[in-house]
Amino acid sequence: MSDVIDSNKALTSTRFSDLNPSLSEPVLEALTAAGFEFCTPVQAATIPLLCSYKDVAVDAATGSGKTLAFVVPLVELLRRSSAPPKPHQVMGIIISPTRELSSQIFKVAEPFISTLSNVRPMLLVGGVEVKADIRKIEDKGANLLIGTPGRMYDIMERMDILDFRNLEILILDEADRLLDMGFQKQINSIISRLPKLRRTGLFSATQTEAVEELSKAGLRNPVRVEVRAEVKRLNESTSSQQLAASKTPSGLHIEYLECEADKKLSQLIDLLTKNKTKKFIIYFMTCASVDYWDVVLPRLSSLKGFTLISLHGQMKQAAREKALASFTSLSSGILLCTDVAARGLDIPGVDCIVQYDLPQDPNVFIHRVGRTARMGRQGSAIVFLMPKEEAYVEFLRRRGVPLEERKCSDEAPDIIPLIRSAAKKDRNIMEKGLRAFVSYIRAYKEHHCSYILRT
Ligand SMILES: Nc1ncnc2c1ncn2[C@@H]1O[C@H](COP(=O)(O)OP(=O)(O)OP(=O)(O)O)[C@@H](O)[C@H]1O
Repeated sequence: MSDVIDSNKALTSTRFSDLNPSLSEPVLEALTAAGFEFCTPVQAATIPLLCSYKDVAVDAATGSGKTLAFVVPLVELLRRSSAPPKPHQVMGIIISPTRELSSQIFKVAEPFISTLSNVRPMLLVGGVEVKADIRKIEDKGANLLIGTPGRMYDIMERMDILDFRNLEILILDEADRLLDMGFQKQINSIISRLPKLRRTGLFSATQTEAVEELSKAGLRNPVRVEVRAEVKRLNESTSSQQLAASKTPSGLHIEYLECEADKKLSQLIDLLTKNKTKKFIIYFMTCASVDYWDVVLPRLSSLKGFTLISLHGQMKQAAREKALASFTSLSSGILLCTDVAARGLDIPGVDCIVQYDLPQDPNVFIHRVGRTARMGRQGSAIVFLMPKEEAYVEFLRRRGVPLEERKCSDEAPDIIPLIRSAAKKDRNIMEKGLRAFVSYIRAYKEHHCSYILRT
C-alpha cells in the first residue's frame, strides 16, 4: 500500500481537529498553544495511520513537519494505554542520528508529553557521562527514551531495570543516516529487545536499499507515505518550463557555481559581503576544515562585523550546544559546519546554504539545502564545484534536484595573498591549514571521488 502526496502547499486544508481518529483534547490544546492549526501533508497522512495502529515508512521532503508527524501519534498511543506506566516501564522510543537532532525532538515533544500523566521522558545522547544517565534512570525512572542509537544501546546493555514488554511505539528518524553512520548493529540489537506487537514508524528524506532492508526487518505491513514537491524546472535543451517531482522544497532556489579551487574563497567572500544582512550556513567537508576557516575568516577585513560561529562533531558537547543556540538566536550571521548540522536541524530564518565542499555522502546534499526554505518559505542554496566535479550536476538532476548555473562574479576580491601573509605571521593558521588540507585529501579520496566517478 502506498500514498503519494503533493507537498506543494506547506499546509493542507486539514485541521488537526479534523483528523480521524480524533486527537485528544489535551493534544489539540498543546497544538493550538504552539500555533499549529492545519496539518502539513506528511502529518495529515501519517498521524491517522499510526493512530490506527498501522506501521508507516515515510519518505518526505526536508522541513515538511516530520517531527510532529510522529510525536503527536506517539503521545496519543501512550494516552490510550490502560494504566499509567510504572517508573521503569518504557512505552516509547525515538531514535535519531545526532545529539542535536535528538535534543531538538525532545524539546518539540515536551509540551505534548506533559499532557500525559506520569510519563517521564529521558534524553539519551553521548557527550555526557553514561553513569549520570544510569543514575537518573535508577532514581527517577524513564518511560519514553529519545536519543542516539549508541547511547540508547549502551543503556540497554548496562541496565536490566528497564522493562520494554509494554512498549507501544518505536520511531526511527532519519533512518538512512542511522544506517550510514554504522548503527545497524545497535539498532538491530535495540529492536530485538522490543515486543513484536508494537507500532513502528520509519522516517527518512532519502530512501536507500539499507532503509528498505531495515523496513522489512523492523516493520509489519507498513503503509508507505511519500511526500514529493512539484517544482518548476528549467529544461536546458528546450528552455521550456517542465514539472518534475522533487524532494527539495518548492520555495528553494538551488544554483551551482563552477570555479577552480583557488577561486572558491574569493567567490565566497564576494557572496557574503553582498549579502551582509542574511543568515548563512556554509558546509565544509571535514572538522579540520571548519577549524581552519574559523581562524582564517575572522581575520579578513571584508568580513569585519560578521558573526561567525563554528560547529562540528569533534567539538565538546557543551560547545556544540552553545554554538547551535547562538546561531539559532541570530537574525543574520554565518555558521561554518560539517554534516553534523546537515540533517533535521530546524534553525529559524536561514536564508542561504553554501556548500563550499561537496558532501562526503551524495545523499546529504538534499538534507544540507533543506536547512532553508522550510515550511513553504523561500530560500536559496549555492554549491561550489571545481571543474573536475562537474559530473555532480547531472548526478543531482537525475535525482530530481532542480539546479541552475550561477556565473562567477567578476567583482570577487583576490583573497589568497591576504591569507598567505597572515599565515606567515601566525603558525596557528599554517598548522590548521595543513591539518585541514590532509583531512580534506583523505576524505576526498575515501568518499568523495568514488561517487563522482560512479556517475
Ligand atoms: N502543522 C504545522 N503548522 C505550522 N508549522 C509547522 C507545522 N508542522 C511543523 N511546523 C514547523 O515546521 C518546521 C519544520 O518541521 P520539522 O523540523 O518537523 O521538519 P522535518 O520534516 O523533520 O525536517 P527535516 O527533514 O529537515 O528533518 C518546524 O519549525 C515546525 O515547527
